[in-house]
Amino acid sequence: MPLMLRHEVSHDKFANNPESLEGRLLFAVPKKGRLLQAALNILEGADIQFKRESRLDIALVKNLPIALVFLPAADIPTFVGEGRVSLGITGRDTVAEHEAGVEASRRERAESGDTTPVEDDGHMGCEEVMDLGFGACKLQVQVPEKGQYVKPSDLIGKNVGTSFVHLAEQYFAILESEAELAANGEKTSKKLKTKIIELSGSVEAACALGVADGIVDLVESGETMKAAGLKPIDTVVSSIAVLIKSKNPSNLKLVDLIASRIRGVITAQQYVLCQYNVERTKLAAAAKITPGKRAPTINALEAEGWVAVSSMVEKKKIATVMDELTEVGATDILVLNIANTRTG
Ligand SMILES: Nc1ncnc2c1ncn2[C@@H]1O[C@H](COP(=O)(O)OP(=O)(O)OP(=O)(O)O)[C@@H](O)[C@H]1O
Ligand SMILES: O=P(O)(O)OC[C@H]1O[C@H](OP(=O)(O)OP(=O)(O)O)[C@H](O)[C@@H]1O
Repeated sequence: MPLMLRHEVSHDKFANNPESLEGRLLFAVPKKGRLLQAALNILEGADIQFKRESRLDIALVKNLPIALVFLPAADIPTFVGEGRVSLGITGRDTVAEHEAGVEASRRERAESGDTTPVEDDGHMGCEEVMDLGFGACKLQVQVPEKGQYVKPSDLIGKNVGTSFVHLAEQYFAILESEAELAANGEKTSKKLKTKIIELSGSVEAACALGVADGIVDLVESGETMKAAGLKPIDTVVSSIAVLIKSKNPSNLKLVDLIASRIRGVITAQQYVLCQYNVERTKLAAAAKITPGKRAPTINALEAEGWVAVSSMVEKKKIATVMDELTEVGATDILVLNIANTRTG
């Protein structure tokens, strides 16, 4: 059965020709927001060629049997977790939120006496394939800087605003259970005392406007929370963009091929190639500084007693590495960008 998306049904060429998706692996990409551009860069680096027509949520890939599906980042774990889409790029936070939601509804079902097997809710689950090295942020508990709340347990029984309701519920359930255990030696109440208020955006405004006593929201630079007069008191989840796959992808070989290409692009983005000359007597010290991914490549130089070394170095460490190489006597140090890689 071909996947039917909103735009597809209403007014595009796939509505007349849904077979065009047949045999294609579906790959979900954030349709907007902070992860979109970096995700597109990765697809380009992996030579996944497509043309996204305006208002279309699906783009056929020209050079591989893949169709890209553009979806809100927060919905991608649902599509992948239910196996509707084989691969996806999204934030680890959205995966954690989705999994927490599945867990909560399974628990509710079990508590209501429903004995149907848990997996009968259609959620097979998503597997994280790799971290993509962008979109780093933290889901944090934030409270007014000059308020009465200083630690997370101060918010028990209070109002907490968030877009991540399931993670927030899970977080406060653990906090409440720990507090009860500490006070009574046992956990007595099942119901969450803390009121989790679902907000879809601008969560940082909730405290100032009296809707919430604290919030659970994403933080990157911290500028938004600072400007809103809030301070972090705990981290619920640390997030980064990830490639996820369904437990039952439509074409495992193609999934592995795409994962391998993407891994190559990520490595190329994170590493540079460092080349230098060094006297053989100082090679051991220099090689310690640039051990490479497996080992440095060493070539003899025409100059007696000298060798040329080339080695992959993490981009963020290159300045320090160059300083240290100079200190041990390396010369002619060159640093080259890597266009793409396929490493072990
Ligand atoms: N300030 C941030 N810095 C870095 N990454 C972020 C930040 N905010 C969000 N993200 C990451 O990007 C993902 C998508 O967030 P983004 O706000 O771009 O989504 P969106 O689809 O535009 O949703 P919304 O319309 O709710 O803002 C988040 O789940 C998180 O992983
Ligand atoms: O720590 P910072 O770098 O300041 O980033 C944090 C802000 O970014 C996100 O919001 P976004 O801009 O996506 O808008 P939203 O509040 O409407 O979700 C998040 O919800 C914070 O508000």
